[in-house]
Amino acid sequence: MSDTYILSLDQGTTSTRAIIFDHDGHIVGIAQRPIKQIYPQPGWVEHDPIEIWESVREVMDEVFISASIKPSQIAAIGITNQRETAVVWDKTTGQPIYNAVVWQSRQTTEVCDKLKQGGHEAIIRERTGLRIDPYFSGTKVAWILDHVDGARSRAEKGELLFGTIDTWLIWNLSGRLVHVTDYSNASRTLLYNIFECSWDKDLLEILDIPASLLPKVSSSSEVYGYTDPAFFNGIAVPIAGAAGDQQAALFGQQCFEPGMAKNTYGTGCFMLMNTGETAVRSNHGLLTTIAWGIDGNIEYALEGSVFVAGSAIQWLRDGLELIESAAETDAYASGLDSTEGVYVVPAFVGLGTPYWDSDVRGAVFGLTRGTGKAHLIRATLESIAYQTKDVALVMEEDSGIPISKLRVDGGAVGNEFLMQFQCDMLGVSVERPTVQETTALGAAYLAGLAVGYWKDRTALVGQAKVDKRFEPMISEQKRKQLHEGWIKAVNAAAAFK
Ligand SMILES: Nc1ncnc2c1ncn2[C@@H]1O[C@H](COP(=O)(O)OP(=O)(O)O)[C@@H](O)[C@H]1O
Ligand SMILES: O=P(O)(O)OC[C@H](O)CO
Repeated sequence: MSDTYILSLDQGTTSTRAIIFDHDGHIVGIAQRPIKQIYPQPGWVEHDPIEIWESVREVMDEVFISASIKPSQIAAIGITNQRETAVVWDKTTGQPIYNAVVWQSRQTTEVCDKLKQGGHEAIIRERTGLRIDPYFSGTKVAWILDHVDGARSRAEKGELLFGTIDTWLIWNLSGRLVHVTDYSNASRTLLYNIFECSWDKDLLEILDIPASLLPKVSSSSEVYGYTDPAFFNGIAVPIAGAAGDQQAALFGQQCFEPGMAKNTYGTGCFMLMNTGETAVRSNHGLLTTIAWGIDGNIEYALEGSVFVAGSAIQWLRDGLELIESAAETDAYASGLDSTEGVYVVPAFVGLGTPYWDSDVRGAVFGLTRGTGKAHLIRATLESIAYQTKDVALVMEEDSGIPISKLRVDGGAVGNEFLMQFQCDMLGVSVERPTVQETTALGAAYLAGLAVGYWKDRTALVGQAKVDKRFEPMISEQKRKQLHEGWIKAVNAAAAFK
């Protein structure tokens, strides 16, 4: 085992990463490429699927140089991906018929309104564990079929394929042979019955999506196929694991037992709690979703989805041009004692859990003549922690399990101010792992387990190491007072429509 490794491909919203892990779960090489964000209209977000695939090719080439190893030393590849983002392509030419419609995009609001008017909310919640919102893939596929000339008839003739990004990548990596997704990604489409574990005929009919478009749904940890030898100097490497990035992070954080939870701070923020073999239904806007399916056993999770987290920091950088890098926000925020009553509600694409309001937009409250750049920066960072607090409150209520400790990961967890403020807001320990690429690690674990690189989950336990544990430093009264201000701000933003 000492000279073999697992390659993980993490295709996220803002970048594509290839990371090589060794048998101890250590990173031995990493390569990263940014992904262009396309905003054709306000509220719409798209990606170029060809650019995504090319970025994967590039990082795969680079990572071997970074790690100084050869493709023949890769025991398996694991795939993890931004979820819900939908691609439809021609199965003969391999060309997408439209851009990838990204999870954040609101362009299917009208399709969703029609579904709601048609009274379909109950059946969708009942069978998918999700809700009617432009976030999920189903309405994006329907939208593409309705907006691209001739797409629907081509779909009916069986000429087109649909996939989330995992599917798109596996299809390309396998030399266009394997059209597959895993349970966790299927559970985000709005088309998959997470209780019966099958594509749902009624939902396909409601959204008018031909079944011929759909990939086969497989285990999150099994050999789906092999890479086209053209990509790795004639070597065919097993593609052996796949999971949506948030579920992969849950696995990478080793949240294997019911009640264990993690929060990932990337473009958005996603808190998932493992609920084991029980699919817990939510009364407060959490999603019931598949964590992973392995060897025929499905494990579920409760999820709170926050649409804007790190992307609010990108707005400070690229929109307002207040900072040059995301990392600078730490010093600005720590240099103040408080925001002096300023609240930023970064509802740029509406609000997810627990509000689920597509129409609300961003707002800033509490400005005075004394408000400066640092106050806005700090209030934006704090908004990430407040949104997470809102999710944690409903998660505890719906699961009946107190969150006694939160494991964190994702691009923004290097921000010490944010982590401490998060901890203060939750009033429980926040644990940041040594390997913060837990999403990629989770995909590597899933792939490695499938090929016997690791024997079973117990072989992974010793690998989870804590880099830093944050402990709460403010009083309950202060916590309550700050959070009440946030709730007022959210309600005021929601009233302004
Ligand atoms: N030090 C930091 N403080 C706050 N936010 C940060 C910091 N570093 C990165 N980010 C934010 O984290 C996000 C990138 O994290 P990543 O996990 O790579 O995201 P994704 O998988 O969604 O592409 C960006 O939105 C960026 O603004
Ligand atoms: O790309 P990320 O890490 O922001 O994750 C996006 C989520 O999977 C969307 O559901």
